[in-house]
Amino acid sequence: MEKKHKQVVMRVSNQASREVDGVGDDADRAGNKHSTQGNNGSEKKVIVVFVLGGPGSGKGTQCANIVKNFGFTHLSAGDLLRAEISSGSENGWKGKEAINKIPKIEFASIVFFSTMIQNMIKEGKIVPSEVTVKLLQRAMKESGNNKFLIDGFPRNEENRAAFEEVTKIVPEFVLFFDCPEEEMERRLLSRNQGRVDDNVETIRKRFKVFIESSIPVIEHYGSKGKVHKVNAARPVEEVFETVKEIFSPYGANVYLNSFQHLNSLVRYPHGHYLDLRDDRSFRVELRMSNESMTMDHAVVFINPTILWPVSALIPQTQNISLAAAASVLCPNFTNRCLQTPPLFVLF
Ligand SMILES: Nc1ncnc2c1ncn2[C@@H]1O[C@H](COP(=O)(O)OP(=O)(O)O)[C@@H](O)[C@H]1O
Ligand SMILES: O=c1ccn([C@@H]2O[C@H](COP(=O)(O)OP(=O)(O)O)[C@@H](O)[C@H]2O)c(=O)[nH]1
Repeated sequence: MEKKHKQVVMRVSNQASREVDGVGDDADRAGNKHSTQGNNGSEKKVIVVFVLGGPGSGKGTQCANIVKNFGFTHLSAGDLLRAEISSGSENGWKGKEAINKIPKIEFASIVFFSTMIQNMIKEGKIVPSEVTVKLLQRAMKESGNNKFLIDGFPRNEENRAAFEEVTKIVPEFVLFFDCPEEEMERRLLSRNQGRVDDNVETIRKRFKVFIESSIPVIEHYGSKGKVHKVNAARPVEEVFETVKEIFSPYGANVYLNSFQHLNSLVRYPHGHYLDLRDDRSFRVELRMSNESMTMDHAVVFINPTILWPVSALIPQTQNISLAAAASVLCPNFTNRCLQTPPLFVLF
């Protein structure tokens, strides 16, 4: 769990903050009133996919794959809550000097909220919507992206109504991972992420809450024809094959065999993959298909005349995927490449 948790915290603190303004878009298929500013000043539709399924059905695992392949930002409501608990306890344990700087009432509420969230998670209970919706809204704003996977939320009807009411966002669809309890229990007991709720007693409570409170949410969206049910009781790769088909209309990445192909993509931009800033510059995201590469999430400014230093850093045999999305700055790279003004910007 630690790993997932840290990822979310990094996203929140490092990514460029661009407002997700509530500007209307009546033509929006999902009826969303939200949009976000594109690089060329154009409004982009906000796409939200709710990823639901019982505890241990593989939501987080599949979301990580979707992020890599389709440029969505993954927001796990559970991870955001756990991050909130640890930021609360950090505030609480930084020592007297730090405590004194926080106004008393604020300090009491920080401690109160983190303790309350922690207790609810330990009991497998659903945290009040005001807390979760606020955390999700903040993370969406800070991500700078317009495509979100909201994992493990909404967990009940109250969550669902509050999210739609506060954000005015209606999900594009719901991805529902269907898995038998015995399989989910087996997975959770070997998840090994040190979570306070991955013990038999709490797991059983979470199953009960899922059936009583979360299934009605899935049924609600099912009645609107918005649910994609996926058999999650299969190996990760097989599940992802099904997931890929569902996401294919939402910006499948282009896989290139060699960096040279980037030139032709830049000259003949495809709407999904290259985001036109003006007649000279483009913004795209570059990700290595190999997870271990440090280039993942690097922001790179490239002038075609200095393309070679960048291509030299990318093994020609690697597949490279492109998707329009925001990412995290990689200062060494930018300093080096910015010696010449960028003709286009490669994320
Ligand atoms: N299809 C699968 N088959 C076997 N194990 C899986 C599968 N998907 C995920 N897991 C494992 O099960 C555990 C729970 O998965 P996770 O993605 O954290 O579930 P969730 O986010 O739904 O609680 C993790 O240890 C993960 O590695
Ligand atoms: O929207 C949410 C998401 C999570 N939780 C709490 O966080 C726990 C863990 O949720 P997560 O989605 O991280 O894990 P899962 O149970 O799906 O593996 C839940 O049991 C709830 O107590 C919550 O209250 N509201």
